[in-house]
Amino acid sequence: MLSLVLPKGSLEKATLELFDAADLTVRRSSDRDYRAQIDDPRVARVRVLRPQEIPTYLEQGLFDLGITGRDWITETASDVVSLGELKYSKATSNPVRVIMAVPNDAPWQKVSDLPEGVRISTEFPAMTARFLEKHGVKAKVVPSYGATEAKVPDIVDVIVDLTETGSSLRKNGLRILDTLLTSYTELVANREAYENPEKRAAMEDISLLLQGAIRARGKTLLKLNVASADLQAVLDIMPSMSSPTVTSLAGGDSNAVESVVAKRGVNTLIPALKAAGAHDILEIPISKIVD
Ligand SMILES: Nc1ncnc2c1ncn2[C@@H]1O[C@H](COP(=O)(O)OP(=O)(O)OP(=O)(O)O)[C@@H](O)[C@H]1O
Ligand SMILES: O=P(O)(O)OC[C@H]1O[C@H](OP(=O)(O)OP(=O)(O)O)[C@H](O)[C@@H]1O
Ligand SMILES: [Mg+2]
Repeated sequence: MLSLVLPKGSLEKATLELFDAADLTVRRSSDRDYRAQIDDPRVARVRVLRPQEIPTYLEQGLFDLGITGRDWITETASDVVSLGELKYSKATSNPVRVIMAVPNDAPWQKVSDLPEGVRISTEFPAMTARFLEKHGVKAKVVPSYGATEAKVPDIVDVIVDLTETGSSLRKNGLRILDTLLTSYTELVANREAYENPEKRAAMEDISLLLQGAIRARGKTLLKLNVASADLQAVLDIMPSMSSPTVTSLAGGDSNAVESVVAKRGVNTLIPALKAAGAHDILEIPISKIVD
């Protein structure tokens, strides 16, 4: 029923992994196959395209639903409906930032220090122009098609580029002067399609599955049994999302406890639970958490 557009490039691998975890596996014959399928009655067709173009195609109604970065929605000033942030980037679950950077030894400390005619390279010319205007800086903005960090200090003086882990900035001897935007990956829809009740319901279902899969990341389910005498000691060290479920076991002075906990720390938690009196401890992977 829905036509879907997914990003090729930086977000491609992480997006396909997320759809897999959400039980919406994207089927393609190869990574050069830009027309894909999802075995789900709510999804009629899937296309894989550059994230820069996705907001415009969604605004024009060429697709109903898509995934792209907030950076490209802002840059293209597209009129689309956001169904929410999906907290993943190329390498981490952190957002990326669109930043203005200069060489470490440049004399400028803030944007308004930049002199008239300063040369700026960026893949985000519209966002950069708006930002410079706000700060009253008259610059020469040169469009970049990538490898932007490599252009300072000889080709340009300043860059406006994305940073996620900061490693590209460090490797190129650059420091951040200011942040233009913090950008998450987002699930976005065509406005008209979103107003259609059936399509909207299908979009909300897909959103729920994707968010459920993201929420489950790094979480695991622990189940254990414990004698009533040791119950409090176990509960004292058992972390949980709300509070652990405690059920008394039939025919004895014993209890079953279960709790969703962070995967990180489970290696010290399980022995500690055992030492506090827990037994029959199970660790069970979780694929989705839906509120
Ligand atoms: N570490 C990252 N670097 C760049 N873009 C990222 C990163 N993490 C997430 N993104 C998002 O991915 C989108 C950019 O994807 P794009 O296809 O341009 O990737 P790319 O790596 O820049 O491609 P190319 O290698 O051809 O330049 C943007 O919306 C951006 O916010
Ligand atoms: O902070 P980091 O984790 O280092 O990530 C940010 C870098 O990744 C992107 O480059 P990309 O791979 O898109 O190459 P490009 O500059 O040629 O587009 C972006 O333009 C930065 O250069
Ligand atoms: Mg790039």
